[in-house]
Amino acid sequence: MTDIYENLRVGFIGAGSIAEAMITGLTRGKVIQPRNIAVVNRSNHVRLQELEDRYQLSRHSHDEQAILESDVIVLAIKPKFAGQVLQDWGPKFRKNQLILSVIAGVSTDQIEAACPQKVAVVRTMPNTSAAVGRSATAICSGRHVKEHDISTAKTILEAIGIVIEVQEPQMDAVTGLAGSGPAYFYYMVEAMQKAGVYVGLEADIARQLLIQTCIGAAEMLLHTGKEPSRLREEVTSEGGTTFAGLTTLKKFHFEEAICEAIFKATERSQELGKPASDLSSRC
Ligand SMILES: NC(=O)C1=CN([C@@H]2O[C@H](COP(=O)(O)OP(=O)(O)OC[C@H]3O[C@@H](n4cnc5c(N)ncnc54)[C@H](OP(=O)(O)O)[C@@H]3O)[C@@H](O)[C@H]2O)C=CC1
Ligand SMILES: O=C(O)[C@@H]1CCC=N1
Repeated sequence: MTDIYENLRVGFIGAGSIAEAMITGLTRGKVIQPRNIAVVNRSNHVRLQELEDRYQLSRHSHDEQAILESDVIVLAIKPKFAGQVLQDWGPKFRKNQLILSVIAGVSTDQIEAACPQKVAVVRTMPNTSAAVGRSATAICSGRHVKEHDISTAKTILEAIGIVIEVQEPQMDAVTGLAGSGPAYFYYMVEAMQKAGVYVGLEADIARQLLIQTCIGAAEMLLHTGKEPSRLREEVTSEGGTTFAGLTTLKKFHFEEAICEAIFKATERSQELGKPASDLSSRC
């Protein structure tokens, strides 16, 4: 671990929200030395300066050379830029580098195809709870990945939450479920907060109650080991308030709506990964 902290160099191509969440986890958790972190973006120099100041990165952290000398290169750009970035950078990646991609939908095959050298590619799907060290991250391996690459990938990603290994065909489902997942919860909380106001609470009080309700429910799931259905039943008295609320959710096809949302998000992730020849046509 000390060896990794002192010596491992990590370069980010893309300086957006996921890159920053990872830099936060790596520096706060003392996994990687700030001086060993490099980060570049397309054009937003103010953003790079902000990251340099906030995380005490080196003044050379935004040089192309600093990225190319990194042991691990994190691809943290939107899918629509993947084609261009891989075309520009892929030929420069070296055989002993680990490429860690967080790009939704883009497969290890597609990344490998853009790299003439046999680079190790680990595809990952974190979520934005990475910013508070609570990401649910899945990873899968490309064809040149060795055990030590997986171990390095896990060390980096465990700085931002839990890491689960899956097979690559499952990555789109992971994206639809857990990558996008926080947004579904926020949407639910938005709706509940509005409802709280509608039934007579001040927005601020509704918000406080809801945040604690979410934390409490998540902790119950984590610590009791009980199925969510059992925990739901424990809240629900026959003919009581919860029963009235849940019956209404059923009437409005709550379960079908959630299932369809995750299905559509998964399908979208599959679309983002096609066609292999034209990565630049994505949104
Ligand atoms: N946000 C999320 O919840 C999650 C996102 N992801 C995936 O992570 C990836 C990044 O998402 P996110 O951080 O939200 O995106 P952001 O839009 O916040 O950041 C994208 C970054 O990519 C940079 N960029 C664009 N083009 C280039 C280029 N040619 N060379 C170098 N850098 C470039 C941008 O630079 P500039 O500002 O200068 O244009 C920007 O810094 C996406 O593929 C997404 O699918 C995965 C899991 C969760
Ligand atoms: O919405 C998106 O495409 C990205 C991938 C998962 C979360 N955000």
